[in-house]
Amino acid sequence: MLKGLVGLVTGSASGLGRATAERFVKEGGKVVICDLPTSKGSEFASQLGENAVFVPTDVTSEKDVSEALNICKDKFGRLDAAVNCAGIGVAFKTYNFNKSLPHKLDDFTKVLMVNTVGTFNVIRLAVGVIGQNEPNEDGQRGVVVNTASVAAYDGQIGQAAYSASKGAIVGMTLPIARDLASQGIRIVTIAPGLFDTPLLQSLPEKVRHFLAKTIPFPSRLGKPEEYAQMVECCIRNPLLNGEVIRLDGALRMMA
Ligand SMILES: CC(=O)CC(=O)SCCNC(=O)CCNC(=O)[C@H](O)C(C)(C)COP(=O)(O)OP(=O)(O)OC[C@H]1O[C@@H](n2cnc3c(N)ncnc32)[C@H](O)[C@@H]1OP(=O)(O)O
Ligand SMILES: NC(=O)C1=CN([C@@H]2O[C@H](COP(=O)(O)OP(=O)(O)OC[C@H]3O[C@@H](n4cnc5c(N)ncnc54)[C@H](O)[C@@H]3O)[C@@H](O)[C@H]2O)C=CC1
Repeated sequence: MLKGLVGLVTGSASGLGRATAERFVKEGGKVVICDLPTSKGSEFASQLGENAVFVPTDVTSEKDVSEALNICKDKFGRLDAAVNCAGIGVAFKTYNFNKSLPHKLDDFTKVLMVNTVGTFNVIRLAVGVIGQNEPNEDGQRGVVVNTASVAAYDGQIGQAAYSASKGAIVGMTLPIARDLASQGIRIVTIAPGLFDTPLLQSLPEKVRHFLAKTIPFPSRLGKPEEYAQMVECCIRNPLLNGEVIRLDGALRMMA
């Protein structure tokens, strides 16, 4: 149950974030949907009704994220959980020897900006609002949930930028848990395997098909609702903190 809780979910016009926002409302909570102005966030928020609001947000912008947090406070009065789902990927080799072409530095930087810097930007600003909550009987004020990827550990050919961006999210989890402990704010990172979302649908069919077959059990793509269920677990279990949880059916990606 997420009854009475207010969540802010980035990247929630699509895929894993969308399923998470849906779960918030279905389980009795309220949600701020943060996604790019070009996304379908507005339409989606209308479908969810009065317990959801869309704020056009680029997670890399201090101004946008601050505005989303202000709207969250004005409309719902508080923030209990910030969930980082916004993310992008590219697939380029470090050097394409057939074409004598190095990986574009702009592509590397862009992925790091959205996935790593964007995640940290949301965390650093959101915990200022979560920290204003009265602590519960356990001393807890709220929770942050991040989304890394199994590519943080077993990135494939072409995943240098994406894996680096997700490895950084894994790396920041424990120190941030330590930073926030005195305020009773927990942080947990989920490292998903392969989930059936528009992001994965953009992979070459060959890669997607091969990857799905390599998942030991269940040997299928994850459902976005299964990710949302894990977010709820992270929010509800008071002992989960400073940890990265693989959610992947025992997948270990091959080169
Ligand atoms: C989403 C999750 O979180 C979970 C996951 O991680 S799921 C796992 C995802 N796995 C992947 O994404 C695998 C990524 N890797 C790949 O798709 C491929 O290995 C690869 C595309 C990087 C290389 O494939 P390849 O068959 O060796 O081909 P290669 O000749 O090197 O390049 C293929 C294409 O990449 C592009 N490319 C390669 N290097 C490039 C560069 N430096 N700059 C721009 N484009 C480049 C080119 O457009 C090229 O296309 P064309 O052939 O049409 O010109
Ligand atoms: N689908 C999968 O198999 C896996 C996904 N992930 C991660 O899960 C997260 C969600 O991915 P999916 O739902 O699959 O992708 P998706 O592409 O369906 O959704 C991502 C959303 O993020 C938004 N977004 C992109 N850049 C943004 C920015 N600068 N500011 C705000 N929003 C932005 C997009 O508009 C989109 O709505 C990503 O971080 C991804 O790396 C990790 C492992 C596996």
